[in-house]
Amino acid sequence: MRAMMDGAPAAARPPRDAGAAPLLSLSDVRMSFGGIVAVQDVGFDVMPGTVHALIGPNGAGKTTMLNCISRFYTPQKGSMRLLTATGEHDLLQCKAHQISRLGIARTFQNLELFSELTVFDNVLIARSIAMRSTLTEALLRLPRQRREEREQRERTQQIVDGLNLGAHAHTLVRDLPYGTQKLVELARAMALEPVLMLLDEPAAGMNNREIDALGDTLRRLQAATGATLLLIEHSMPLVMSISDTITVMHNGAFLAQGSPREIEKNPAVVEAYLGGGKSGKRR
Ligand SMILES: Nc1ncnc2c1ncn2[C@@H]1O[C@H](COP(=O)(O)OP(=O)(O)OP(=O)(O)O)[C@@H](O)[C@H]1O
Repeated sequence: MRAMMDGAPAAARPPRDAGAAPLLSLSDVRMSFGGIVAVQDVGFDVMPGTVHALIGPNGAGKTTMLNCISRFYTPQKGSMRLLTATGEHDLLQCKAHQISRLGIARTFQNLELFSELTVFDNVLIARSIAMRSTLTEALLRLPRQRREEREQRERTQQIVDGLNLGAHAHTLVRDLPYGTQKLVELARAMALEPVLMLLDEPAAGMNNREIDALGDTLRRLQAATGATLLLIEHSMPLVMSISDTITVMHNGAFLAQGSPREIEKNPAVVEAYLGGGKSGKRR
């Protein structure tokens, strides 16, 4: 990293946009495992309604950062705040199971789907979290519960169709190609109608044609729902084509932030990728 080699420390975080309030504001987040500091005092803002990529060579700390935001992990230090229509929320005060109620959904590097269920049922189950009927109403199948069930099924169909999964709606997930299963995971996350979607390598395992289609889908979904997307991704063509902002991490630290054009030309970023992440994984 040039800044470090020149003796000047890398900036701890990018300058804040004075004109707008961030949806997600991270400051000085530190997460270590025993002696390994996976995330070293990292901070950046994610602006509402944007596609924001978090990139960096292998071992940079990206997934750990996502796991802190979704509260799988509790960082030893730092602050993480979410500003939504319902107010400002301190994510450190939330448990993992409360995160989805704040409007944060996430997908995983490895698929977390019910492979023995259909595409439609996978999305419907995620959707059921939003159903508000009480257990008594559900058991008695009161009118409100029946109406809600019909609405949830209609909404599920819209989400499935919106991801071009209509033809597979009643196919078991296990019978679908991997790339299509990744879209089902996206559909499950969309079913929560999140304000913030955390996507961990959505293009992993996809071929170039599927990656192109995924880029179009993510952009279309973002525009249609207004949701903010924060994604970790190694496919540079995808990152460069869909991101409004890119944050780069390297060896657990914040390295740079900017538009795709700025990041592409940033010498410290080029060097981090060429000069060696821990495994030099570059796609
Ligand atoms: N649960 C854990 N226990 C111990 N060390 C961990 C744990 N999770 C991550 N690490 C270490 O923290 C560092 C950052 O890992 P992390 O998975 O966050 O990187 P990453 O940027 O997501 O990498 P990749 O692109 O390969 O997924 C690595 O050195 C990793 O070995």
